[in-house]
Amino acid sequence: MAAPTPPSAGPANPQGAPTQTTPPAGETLIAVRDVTLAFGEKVIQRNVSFDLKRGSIFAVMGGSGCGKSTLLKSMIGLLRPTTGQIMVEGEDYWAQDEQRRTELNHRFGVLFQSGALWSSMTVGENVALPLEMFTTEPPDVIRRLVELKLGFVGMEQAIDLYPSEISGGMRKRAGLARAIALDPDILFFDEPSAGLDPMSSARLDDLILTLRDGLGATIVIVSHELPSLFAIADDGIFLDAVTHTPIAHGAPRTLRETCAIPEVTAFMNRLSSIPSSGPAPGQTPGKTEG
Ligand SMILES: Nc1ncnc2c1ncn2[C@@H]1O[C@H](COP(=O)(O)OP(=O)(O)OP(=O)(O)O)[C@@H](O)[C@H]1O
Repeated sequence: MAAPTPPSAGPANPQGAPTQTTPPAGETLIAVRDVTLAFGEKVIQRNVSFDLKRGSIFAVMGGSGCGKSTLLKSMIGLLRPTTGQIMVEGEDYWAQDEQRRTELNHRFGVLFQSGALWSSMTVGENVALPLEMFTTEPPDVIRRLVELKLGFVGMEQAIDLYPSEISGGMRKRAGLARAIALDPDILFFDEPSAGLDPMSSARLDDLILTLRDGLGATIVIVSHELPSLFAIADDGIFLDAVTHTPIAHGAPRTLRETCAIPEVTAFMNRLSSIPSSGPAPGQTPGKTEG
């Protein structure tokens, strides 16, 4: 687990260097380096740098509209950063040609908020789709793999049902089965718990932990679900919508307990407004400029 923020690393500074707790030890799988994300003239985030360590569960946090999904898109090949690099095991993702990027994409599994299943296809057909598109396995092997993936998420009984015939939580789990169809080693989750009841949400947390602990996946998760983040994430970054920069870096539970930046304190403790002063437990006061 990450160590507490040192007292000297209080507020975000004008240069945009975030408060940083010690990240988990281990090998860097993806290095995000000084990335700026913009739509035309509109800068969403700049100076985004962090290391995604192999085997970690990394949370992308921040208020609505700060750019969490945009950052995720830049990491999965859907949005080219305006500047900066996203290095996948030392390889500059966005400097590669399309063919190489497609190869790298096969290492990524993505679960979008809704599950993003094709409504005209059964659950089984949805999970089979990436296997049919990107492997040469015969139909009987694909069927077996689909059963295995659905079994992993506890959905084997829904293989012949359509998305409209299953609940939101089941659609998420089916989406997860599809995301892991090609055995990716890096999984990206965009608001996986949104709309789920607390038990379904906890069950999804367990699945995410199993993917990490049992299958060795590395996981990036965009979420507002604080109980989930405190339970499963061991590193993360907090994006600020005002300064358009990351203002804190560390495990969500560590940031909750030790971060003195008012915006982060408010978010992590579900406060209705940003505290004007006062330190977080064990910290000197910090003030975020912006
Ligand atoms: N294609 C686009 N063109 C222009 N602006 C965009 C585009 N996509 C997103 N944005 C803007 O980028 C900003 C960040 O959006 P994003 O969806 O990444 O935020 P978020 O932190 O994921 O928000 P939320 O928590 O509400 O889902 C928003 O102001 C949004 O309007």
